[in-house]
Amino acid sequence: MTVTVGVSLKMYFGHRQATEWFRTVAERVRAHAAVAAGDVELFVVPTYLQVLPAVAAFSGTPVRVGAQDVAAADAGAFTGEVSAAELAEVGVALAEVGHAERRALFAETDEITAAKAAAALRNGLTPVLCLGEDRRVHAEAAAEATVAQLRADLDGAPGGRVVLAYEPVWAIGAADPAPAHHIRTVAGALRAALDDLPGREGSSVVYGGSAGPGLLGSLGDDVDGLFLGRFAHDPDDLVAVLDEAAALARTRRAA
Ligand SMILES: O=C[C@H](O)COP(=O)(O)O
Repeated sequence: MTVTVGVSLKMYFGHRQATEWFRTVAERVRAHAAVAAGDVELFVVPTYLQVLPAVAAFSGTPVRVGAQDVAAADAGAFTGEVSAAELAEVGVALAEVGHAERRALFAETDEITAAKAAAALRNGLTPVLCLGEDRRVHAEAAAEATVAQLRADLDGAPGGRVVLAYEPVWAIGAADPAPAHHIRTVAGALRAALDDLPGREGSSVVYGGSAGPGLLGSLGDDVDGLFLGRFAHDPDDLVAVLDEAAALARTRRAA
């Protein structure tokens, strides 16, 4: 199975810096055999205003561009919102929903997240559904809470592939990721729950939360990839993760 690597730029970069990062990453990715062969899938999630330059910079590469949010409605009087239909029209392929920052800072509930995931799917976008426990608890309790969140956040959504990003809130913006055993336990439970849901064939479970080079190799078969934040700001670090993803894809193919 393809190993997935995603990068959210959140609101860290200004326009010029983001455009320069797209140019550098596009150049590095064109020379990356595993990305070119489709063994490793890369997606990039910039701010809304950076979406069009990202689509232009990655055109002709397999890199897909996502949005950091999406409206629950498809059209109408919703000042400040951007619809999934318009995102799809300009070449966006994925929409992030339910990120911990949206939930905590913008009061987005599971109900709102489910409406946004549904909007993405009905317009042909792949939701990158972010899930994770708020406080550090033992892995089994985290798995239980996160699986409940998964069921609530896809309630009523049309069928289609989703990327589940397991992001324990306490590991986001931290110095280190969650311990490997913790990630593997929760990701394994999410995978089992996902496999039970109808219409989710081809879906992936990735880990995010202070992820960077050196992590993927310790997670074995329990995750399908990583969702990176700060530790992809340096393109060299991103390429190091892509190399590790390529090694994982090779191991999986050989197994
Ligand atoms: O969307 C990405 C995650 O929230 C991870 O961010 P971080 O790696 O900077 O902690």
